[in-house]
Amino acid sequence: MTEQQVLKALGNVQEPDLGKDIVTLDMVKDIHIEGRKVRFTVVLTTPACPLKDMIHNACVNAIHLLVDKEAEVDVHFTANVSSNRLDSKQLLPKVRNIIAVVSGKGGVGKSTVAANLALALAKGGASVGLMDADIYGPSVPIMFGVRGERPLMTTVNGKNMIAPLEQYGIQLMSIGLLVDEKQAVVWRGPMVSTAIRQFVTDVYWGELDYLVIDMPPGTGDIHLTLLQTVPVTGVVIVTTPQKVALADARKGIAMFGQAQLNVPIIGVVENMSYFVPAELPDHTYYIFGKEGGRRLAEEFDVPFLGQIPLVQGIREGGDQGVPAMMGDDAVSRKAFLDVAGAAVRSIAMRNAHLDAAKAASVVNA
Ligand SMILES: Nc1ncnc2c1ncn2[C@@H]1O[C@H](COP(=O)(O)OP(=O)(O)OP(=O)(O)O)[C@@H](O)[C@H]1O
Repeated sequence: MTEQQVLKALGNVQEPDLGKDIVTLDMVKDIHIEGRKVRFTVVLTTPACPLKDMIHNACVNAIHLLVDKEAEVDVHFTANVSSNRLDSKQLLPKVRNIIAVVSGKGGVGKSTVAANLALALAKGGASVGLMDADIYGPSVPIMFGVRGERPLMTTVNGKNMIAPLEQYGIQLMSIGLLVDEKQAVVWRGPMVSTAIRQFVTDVYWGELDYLVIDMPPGTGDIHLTLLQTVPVTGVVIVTTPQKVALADARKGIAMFGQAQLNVPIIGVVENMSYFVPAELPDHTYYIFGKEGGRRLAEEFDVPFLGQIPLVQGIREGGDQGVPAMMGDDAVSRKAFLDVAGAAVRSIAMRNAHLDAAKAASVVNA
């Protein structure tokens, strides 16, 4: 077996999202061959890649089919999280992707989705931060069981900065950790925008694969200012399948996607999609309507990232400082892991297409 044969075989393994093979995409590294044993590393675009198992099997099959049917194939995975924020030289240059989680309507579970999305990304091995910018109802301190704690100051290159708190393996910052919760509620738009900008400039986020921002509910001026200030990779829209929530989410997509802002839509998450009672596991109730989030995504031709069921434990976990991703309900955990997987695929695809567009503009220049 030679390195050339191995590369030729792996040239048949497709990265389905990016539509090219893993050799062309330069994802195969460090090939070691010893007799009938071959070991190599595949560099993914994210550690939370949901296609890992599929790519693993495709690599093993390709070697068995095209090189040596009895070869011992050892595939390692690492990740080099892609990044394609427009201003990567300015704010937060060491944060590869910024995901703003928004909702049109309040109370649809935006904070719950943001928190569990951040934890699900970290479960996959990514370094993750969660910025609670929901100034009027900061829920991160309660959801993460850190209410009343105060972040420490740190000095970075001679500048005093706020160090995020670490909980469940992710970096956290919330307005609720800095000011009295009752105080922020009376702030007006410009103060909120300034405070959120400070979350970006005065908090030492360090190096992160993903920074998830839990945005204030609604689609108002605060959001406009914020998305013009903070260089986000894109937005995740949370809605329930209910008509009133969908109508507000629709406004949100229209606003974020409008030409002036042109913020990419990573996708739509449908929360509280259905309820399955523990004592009647064969019954599914669509309390807020059925499939509304999926239809909304189709209407705007944006990715649908998945459905989160209505589960009592999700609410209880949030209230008790143990988010569902850290709890023991496998169904809830899987729902959030699937959503995170779909989100990172959507981001990786967007980054790859922007890379291609940039390369094309260099060639055409
Ligand atoms: N899938 C779910 N199953 C059960 N309860 C949920 C689910 N999602 C959210 N909740 C609960 O619904 C309530 C509202 O959720 P959350 O605070 O995340 O919403 P929000 O959209 O961020 O609200 P706000 O607009 O006030 O910021 C919380 O009590 C939360 O625990």
